Amino acid sequence: MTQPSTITSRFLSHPNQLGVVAVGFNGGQCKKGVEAAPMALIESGLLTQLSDDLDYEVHHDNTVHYYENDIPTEDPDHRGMKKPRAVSAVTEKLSSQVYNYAKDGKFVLTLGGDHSIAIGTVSGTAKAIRERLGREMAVIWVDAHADINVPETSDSGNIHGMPMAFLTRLAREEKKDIFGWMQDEHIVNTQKLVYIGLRDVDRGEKKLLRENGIKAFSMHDIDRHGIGRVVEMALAHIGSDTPIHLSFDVDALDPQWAPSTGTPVRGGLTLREGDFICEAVHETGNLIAMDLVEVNPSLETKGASETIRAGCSLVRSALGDTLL
Ligand SMILES: NC(=[NH2+])NCCC[C@H](N)C(=O)O
Ligand SMILES: [Mn+2]
Ligand SMILES: [Mn+2]
Repeated sequence: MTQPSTITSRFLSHPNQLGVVAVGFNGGQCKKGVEAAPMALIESGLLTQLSDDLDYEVHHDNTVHYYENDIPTEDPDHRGMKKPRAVSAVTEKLSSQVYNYAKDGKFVLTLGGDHSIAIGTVSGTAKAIRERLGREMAVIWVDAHADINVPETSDSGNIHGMPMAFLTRLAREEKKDIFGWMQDEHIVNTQKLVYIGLRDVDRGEKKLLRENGIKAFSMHDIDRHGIGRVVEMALAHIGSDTPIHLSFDVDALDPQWAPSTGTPVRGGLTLREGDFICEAVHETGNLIAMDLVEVNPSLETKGASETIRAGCSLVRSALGDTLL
């Protein structure tokens, strides 16, 4: 029934080739279970759907990466950050995995894992796009949270609440083994970042968003304008000639649709609104990568299969399913 997507991708040399990275990492927050998401998503048939129904050529090493050998045994807190060396080591490795797919002009799909892994995914695509096209890419961050705490503004110390701070250099760390690997080529311009779905933003984060003029559409904006208009405004901010990395935290969805996640917040997107964002971004022809993160099948286990199903739907939508 499903036809392969006819949207041409302006910034991919192989629009039908998909590089998939499965990241079983949970060290950016404190709840176990999020490392099991990639396996659960794959077992529910996601990759088969992408190849059989949507006609993508899926490149995957058939491995969920847990990065056991990269995770240091000694990892004391630093500037209040929990497990800083583990997150740094894993994201450094992930960054080059993502880069290797993106430099060939493949679409990169990363299945997390907690949202700290975006330090790896976004830095990897940003570097590849700079090298391949000499351009800065944009990031659309769909989330209940802004994940832009600097270590000093974070109440939790969980690095999954900080990835955008390191990716924009609002937070910086010189230590080689704590994100010291990040170079200029890995960085995202604050003017090329857009949020959709925010509803639980920390005090310090609000200040950072305001002071840096970062574009953000909250649930309030979606209630006021409707999802169609909000996505239109988000895309207009980015401009039609910019490659897009979509980082989708499943907690952007209302817990009714995605209960199994570490930091659920009520009053979120419906599954249709989430799918619509993904479809509309796909339709631009500018999407070059997507992350799906924070699915935790061991929380609210009665809703786990529902959450996994929602996650699969978001990914399929971003890859051109559900468009006629
Ligand atoms: N990726 C996420 N679910 N992040 C939640 C972050 C929550 C809170 N703002 C913190 O910094 O700890
Ligand atoms: Mn979130
Ligand atoms: Mn997040």
